[in-house]
Amino acid sequence: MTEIATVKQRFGIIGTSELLDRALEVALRVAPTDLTVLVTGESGVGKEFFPQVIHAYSARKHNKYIAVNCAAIPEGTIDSELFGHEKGAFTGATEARKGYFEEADGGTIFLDEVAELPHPTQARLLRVLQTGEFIRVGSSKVQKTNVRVVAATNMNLQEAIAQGRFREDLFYRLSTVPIVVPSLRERPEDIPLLFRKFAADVAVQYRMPAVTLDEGARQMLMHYYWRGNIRQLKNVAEQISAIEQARVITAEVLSKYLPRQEAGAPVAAGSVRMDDDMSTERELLYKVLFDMRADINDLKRMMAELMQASGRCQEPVRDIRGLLPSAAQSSLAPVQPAPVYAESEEVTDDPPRERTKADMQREQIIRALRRNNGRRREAAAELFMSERTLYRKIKELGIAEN
Ligand SMILES: Nc1ncnc2c1ncn2[C@@H]1O[C@H](COP(=O)(O)OP(=O)(O)OP(=O)(O)O)[C@@H](O)[C@H]1O
Repeated sequence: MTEIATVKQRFGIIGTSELLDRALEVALRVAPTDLTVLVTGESGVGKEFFPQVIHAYSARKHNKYIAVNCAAIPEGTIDSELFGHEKGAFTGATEARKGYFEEADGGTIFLDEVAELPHPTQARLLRVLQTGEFIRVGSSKVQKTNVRVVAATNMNLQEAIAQGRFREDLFYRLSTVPIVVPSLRERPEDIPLLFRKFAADVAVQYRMPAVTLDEGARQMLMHYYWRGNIRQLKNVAEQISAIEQARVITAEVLSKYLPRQEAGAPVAAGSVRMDDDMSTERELLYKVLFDMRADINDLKRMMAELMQASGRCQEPVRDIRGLLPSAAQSSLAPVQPAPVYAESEEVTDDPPRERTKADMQREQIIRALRRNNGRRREAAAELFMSERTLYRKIKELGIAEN
């Protein structure tokens, strides 16, 4: 097996295209050095694999790897998160705290969405990249750290520089080695492979047979624009797996899941990760459907087991809700999951529509956070929303995290 094939297997990277291989090869070649790497590419192309590969194949692999989503940290706290603070540095700083650059001494920091860094933080970052020096917020003591930085962005940094939003000197310092991750359009041969992988993952997770594509659907999938790249493809594969009863998908069925494209123009795709509330709500509905399906399968299995155990196959089990996990209980009353929300919105006795949706969102977010031990990044990915949207929702819905 080639080294690239080993990397793909180890990290679960799917694809055989030359452009992907080339990008991975650069990552492998640069890994043993301490050079700063800038990973660029459209949203959803899989940039996050690259810093992980670089760290794993470097001499720093036994030291810390810290991934920071610069867009998810509020502007007011980002300096303190990255560089630490002294006790009393600001209101609420009851204790001194190490920042990620101190924590990751000897290791690697991945700065995702680096274009989102505010100007003062850009200056601090430039300093640590040039000299290894940093100062905790509220301190005057210069400290040293030895951290390798890999940064990523889906923004056009040249544009950001032209608009005065990003420092040019920082751009050059960051992009010592640039890695460009190809869009899905540039590697159509990988599309069916990726679809198959995501459909198989859903099948395992929700205990159902995997969906497959007929030739027409396969062609349609390969010629689609995929504005949201692999994230969008994954999303579509999951939606189809959850919603469609038939396991062989035709082009006609598939087209329902692919937002219309105007000739030649990249259009806003409906199932891409989006930050507007409408899409978030729809994604949450899909998620509810998934959970219900899994719950119903559990329910069926438990009923069969109960009947077998009691030996009274004729007698229906009257109320087994108490035996079910809470997720299953909530989906037990509406046995037909899909129309439940639509119907309940029409019934005047039910809580008002907005409240029902907010409750549902709340529950989904809490579940996702729980499933991911409070890790927002993973929870956000599971909920098909950006970390920033999740952060906003947590605040809006008053969800307490611990
Ligand atoms: N080659 C691949 N094989 C399997 N899964 C992939 C591959 N590339 C990306 N993915 C999956 O697609 C999703 C999006 O990838 P990722 O978060 O790395 O995108 P990104 O380029 O960092 O996007 P953004 O710029 O929006 O943060 C993730 O769930 C990731 O696991």
